Amino acid sequence: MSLTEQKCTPCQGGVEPMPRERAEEFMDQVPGWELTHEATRLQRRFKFKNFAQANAFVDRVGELAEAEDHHPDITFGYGYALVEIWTHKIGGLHENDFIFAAKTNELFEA
Ligand SMILES: C[C@H](O)[C@H](O)[C@H]1CNC2=NC(N)=NC(=O)C2=N1
Repeated sequence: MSLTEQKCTPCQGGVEPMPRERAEEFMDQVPGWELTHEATRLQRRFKFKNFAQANAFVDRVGELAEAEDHHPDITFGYGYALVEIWTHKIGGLHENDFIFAAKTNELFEA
């Protein structure tokens, strides 16, 4: 099943973060994203024509975050939005983060 067909599942903690090797296997399903912070986070910088378009994208990512109950950190400004996602409860990556990244890509492409 593709990542975009799945839903972020509640993570109560108590599971190990995904090892780098497993995270790297997911990377071709989330084009444009990169691993940062020793492969404990995902990030992508999205480019826009202006501030309003970046702002509108951030709003849609926010709605996705509420729908999935999985929330990225976002920094945005004129012509860009930097989206970072990881699973705070485990201090690293979970499959949820890849689901969220894949869905964010879909929003960008829509
Ligand atoms: C119960 C619920 O799943 C948690 O509080 C969620 C909310 N959103 C979250 N978002 C992110 N990015 N990481 C988390 O660990 C997290 N926890």
